Amino acid sequence: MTYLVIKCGGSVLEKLPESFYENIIKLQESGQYQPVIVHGGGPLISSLLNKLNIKVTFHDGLRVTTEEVLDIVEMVLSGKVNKHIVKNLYKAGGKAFGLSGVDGNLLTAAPIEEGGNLGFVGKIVDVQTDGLKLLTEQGTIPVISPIALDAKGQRYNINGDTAAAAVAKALKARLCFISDIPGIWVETEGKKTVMKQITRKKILQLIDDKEIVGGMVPKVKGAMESLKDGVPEVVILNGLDDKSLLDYANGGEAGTKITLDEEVVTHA
Ligand SMILES: Nc1ncnc2c1ncn2[C@@H]1O[C@H](COP(=O)(O)OP(=O)(O)O)[C@@H](O)[C@H]1O
Ligand SMILES: CC(=O)N[C@@H](CCC(=O)OP(=O)(O)O)C(=O)O
Repeated sequence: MTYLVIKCGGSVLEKLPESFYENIIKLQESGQYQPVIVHGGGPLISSLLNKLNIKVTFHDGLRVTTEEVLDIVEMVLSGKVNKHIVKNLYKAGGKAFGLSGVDGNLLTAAPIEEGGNLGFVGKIVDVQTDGLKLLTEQGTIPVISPIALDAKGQRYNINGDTAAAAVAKALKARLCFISDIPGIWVETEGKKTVMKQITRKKILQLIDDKEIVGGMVPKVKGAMESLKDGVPEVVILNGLDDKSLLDYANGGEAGTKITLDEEVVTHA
C-alpha cells in the first residue's frame, strides 16, 4: 500500500465531476493506494475578499495575508471548501474526515524567510502523521485544509501546494497536483506544448524565463522540495479529464511528471 497525496486546486474544485471522487474511492478500494487529500481554494477566497472590498494581492503565487485576510482564508478553506470535498466523497460511496492543519496539531508552521511583506504566510516545519494514519487505517480519507499554527499558537495561511508537499514528504507518499491545466506547458513560436516530463533544471529555467508564473510557482517548488526529501514521484494532472488520475495511478501516461534527473520529454 502506498500513500497517495492528492492536492485539489481551487482552480478546479467547483468543476470536478462526480467521477473524480468515485475514482479516488476506486483507488482506495483497489488496496494499492491510500488517498490523502489536501486542498486549496484560492479563487473562492479572492471572490469573498472582493465582495468584502478587501484588497487581493499575490507575490509569486502567494497571497499577502493580513490578520483580516487570514480570517477569511480560514473560514473559506476550513469551512466551505473542506466540507464540499468531504460531502462529495461520501456521495461517491466513501468515508472522509475533514480537518485543518490546526486540528490534532497536524501541521506546524513557521514564517517563510522571504515573507517579509507577505504577512501571515507560513511554511511547514512539522507534520504529525499519527492522526492521518489512524484515519486511513479505518478506511477514512483525510481531507486537509492548509491552515497551521506556529509554536506560539499564531495562525498561518499555507499555500495548498506547499502543504501537500509537506504531507507527502511526511508520509513518503506519491504526490499528485490536480489543477485546471493538462500539465506544465512551454511556448515555442506561439504554440503551447505540454511537457510529459520535466526536470528541476528545466523548471528553474522556466521560472527565470517567466514561462512558469503565478500559482504554478508554489506547485513546482513544492514538487522539487518533496522530491529532494524522498517523495518518489510528483505529477501535475488535469482534474477535468476524468481519466487522468486513474491512468496515472495505473502506470499510464498523464499530465506532467516532475523529476530530479535530466531526461526531458514532450507530448507528441
Ligand atoms: N508554464 C505553465 N504551465 C501551466 N500552467 C501555468 C504555467 N505558468 C503558470 N500557469 C498557471 O498556473 C495555474 C495553476 O495554478 P493555480 O491557479 O494556483 O491552480 P490551483 O488552484 O489548481 O492550484 C494555471 O491555471 C495556469 O494559468
Ligand atoms: C499563502 C497562500 O497563497 N495561500 C493560499 C491558500 C489556498 C490555496 O493554496 O489555493 P489554490 O490551491 O487554489 O491556489 C491562498 O490564500 O490562496
